[in-house]
Amino acid sequence: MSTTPAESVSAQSDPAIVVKGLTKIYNGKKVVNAVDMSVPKGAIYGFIGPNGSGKTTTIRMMCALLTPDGGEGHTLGYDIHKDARAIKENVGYMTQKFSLYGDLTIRENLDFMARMYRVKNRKKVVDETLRTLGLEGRGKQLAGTLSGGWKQRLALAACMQHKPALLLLDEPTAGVDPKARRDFWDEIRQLSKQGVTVLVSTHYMDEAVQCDYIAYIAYGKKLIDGPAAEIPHQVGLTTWRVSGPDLIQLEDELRADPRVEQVARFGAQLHVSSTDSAGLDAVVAEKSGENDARKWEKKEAELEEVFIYLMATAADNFGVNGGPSA
Ligand SMILES: Nc1ncnc2c1ncn2[C@@H]1O[C@H](COP(=O)(O)OP(=O)(O)OP(=O)(O)O)[C@@H](O)[C@H]1O
Repeated sequence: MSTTPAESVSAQSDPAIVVKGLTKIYNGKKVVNAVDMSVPKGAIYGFIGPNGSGKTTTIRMMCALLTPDGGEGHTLGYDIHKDARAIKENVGYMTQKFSLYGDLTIRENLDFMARMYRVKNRKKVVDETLRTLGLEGRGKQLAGTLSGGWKQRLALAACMQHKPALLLLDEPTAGVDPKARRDFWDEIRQLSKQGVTVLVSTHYMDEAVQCDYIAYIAYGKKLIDGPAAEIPHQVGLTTWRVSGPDLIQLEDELRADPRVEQVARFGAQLHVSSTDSAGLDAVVAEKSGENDARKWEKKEAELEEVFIYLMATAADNFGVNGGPSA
């Protein structure tokens, strides 16, 4: 028998999503490979990983749009194998490409989505959505004529009309400019404050650092997860920050040194990182002896450096030789 949401909600500590051993096989290849994940209620949970690593496939299994080939789980207390319909009705799902119809008006799009989610009092709800978006006078405008940022805001508002407790956002701001991305995230924070759980896949560092929890997936396998503040420690990256003269030349030298895994520029500083802590300390000892005018400072790696490291160390996961998941 499937679990009812009432049973699930009665235990406040129950996660919004919990999956175990989630697996999807395409053409004999495990594109999602035994993924365990637990998304706490009310959290903003960031799902990061290179292109083709399995994020979309995982999200689609969590919202019951795809049937897993292995594993089990519950979303909002509903069984992902048995309760597909209930999950679809109670979750808001936004895909990475603008998912509405460019040749329908803004109002028609909102109305269509409200119908899909079986919203009651549709006209009233659509009017309210238009008002909240500040688009009251523009209901008859074709959605395709909106800017990228506005399209994403419209798509988000459309999938919130049935007031879901859980939002699944698959790269919702891909290709959207940084200002529009910040506005979009302000809305996500507002929704989170209202108690909505948000699972969001992203390629952007400025989005990853806004998340309360992070999971990192590569070649279909979840490699790391936990509270965002604990991720740097899990990765074990040591970072030195250096400022001062001749940073361009120093950057080239550091990049050529095998003991250094990453050099990233943050304003007038270089952040130099490696999982080989002793090796990196030795490099710094050599370099700081050469030029006293530079200031070197050892700091625990932060999520920014770790994000760059993770995304750089796994190349795109597409292709026939797509890594160790088969
Ligand atoms: N319907 C399908 N049939 C066959 N292979 C598929 C199908 N859907 C996805 N794949 C493959 O599964 C792997 C994971 O794809 P998925 O879209 O889940 O990755 P992703 O991390 O979301 O990537 P991106 O960030 O580019 O969207 C890829 O190698 C992809 O080519």
